[in-house]
Amino acid sequence: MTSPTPQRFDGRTVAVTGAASGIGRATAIRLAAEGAQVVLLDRNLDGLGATEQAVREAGGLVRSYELDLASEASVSRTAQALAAEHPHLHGLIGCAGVVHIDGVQENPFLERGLAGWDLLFSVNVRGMAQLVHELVGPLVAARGVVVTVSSEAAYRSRAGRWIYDATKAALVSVTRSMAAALAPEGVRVVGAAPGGTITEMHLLDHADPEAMRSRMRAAGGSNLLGRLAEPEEIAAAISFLASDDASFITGTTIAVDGGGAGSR
Ligand SMILES: NC(=O)C1=CN([C@@H]2O[C@H](COP(=O)(O)OP(=O)(O)OC[C@H]3O[C@@H](n4cnc5c(N)ncnc54)[C@H](O)[C@@H]3O)[C@@H](O)[C@H]2O)C=CC1
Ligand SMILES: O=C(O)c1cccc(O)c1O
Repeated sequence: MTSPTPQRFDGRTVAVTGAASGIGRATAIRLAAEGAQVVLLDRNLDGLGATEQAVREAGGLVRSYELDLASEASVSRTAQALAAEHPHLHGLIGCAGVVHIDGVQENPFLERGLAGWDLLFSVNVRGMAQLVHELVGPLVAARGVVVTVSSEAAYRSRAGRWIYDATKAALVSVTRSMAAALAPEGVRVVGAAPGGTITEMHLLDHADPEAMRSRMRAAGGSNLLGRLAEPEEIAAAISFLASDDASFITGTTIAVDGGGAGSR
C-alpha cells in the first residue's frame, strides 16, 4: 500500500496505550504509516493482536505489552520492560480511557454516588501520570514527546458522567504540569481533546455494534460540523502533536471536536 502521509517518525519508537481499540488502534496504524516503530500497550490482549496485524499491514514494526493502568504494579512492570528494550523512547501516547462504570455510561451522582471514582481516576489520570514518571529516562534520552487524550468532556459537566468529566478536566491540568516539569529536559507534553468519536467506547452496551455504528454515523453530532468523528481523524491530530511539526506546542490541550465544547 502506498501512503500519502509524510514519514515524520522514521527511526523513532512510539508507545500507544489503549492500542487495542478505537482511537488508540487508529493512532498506532497512523504512526506506523508515518514510519514509526510502534509499541502497543493495553489490557485487552485479543484487541492488541488485531491491532498488531493491522500495523504490520501498514508496513510498521510492532511490539505489544500487557498493561493495566488501574494497577500500579502492572504500570511499573510494563514501564521497566519497555525502558529496558527501548532506552530511547520518542513518544508516549495515552489513548487508554474508560467511561463505563459497572457496564453503563450514565452514572448520576444522586443515584450512584461515588461508584467508579477510583477506577476512572486510576485509569484515566493516575495510571498515565505514573507511566510518564516511570518512562522519564527513555523520553529524556530521546528528547521525546507525551500526548495525553482528554475530551471535550473536560469543559462541560453532564449529570450522568460527572466522574468521567472530572477525570478529563484533571488530565488537562496534569498535562500542563508535566509539560512544565519536563520542558527543561527537552520533552514536550501536549493534549488532544476529542469530541464524540465513533468507537467501541460507545458500542459496548449495544447488542449489535455494527447497526449502532451506522446509526451514530447517521445521527451526527452536536458540534459545528454536525457529525461525529472517525477515529482516524483524531489519530491524524495526535500524530501531528507527536511530530516535530508541533515543535513549539507544549502544555496545552488542543480541541479536536468539530467546533464542539472545547472550541467555543
Ligand atoms: N470515543 C469518544 O467519543 C471519545 C473518546 N475520548 C477518549 O479517547 C480515548 C480513547 O477512547 P476510544 O478509542 O473511544 O475508547 P475504546 O473503548 O475504543 O478504547 C479504549 C482502550 O483503552 C483500554 N483500556 C481501558 N482500561 C484500561 C486499563 N485499565 N489499562 C489499559 N488499557 C485500558 C481498552 O482496553 C481499550 O482498548 C479515551 O481516553 C477516551 O476517554 C475522548 C473524547 C471522545
Ligand atoms: O461526547 C461524547 O458523547 C463522549 C462520549 C464518550 C466519551 C467522551 O469523551 C465524550 O466526549
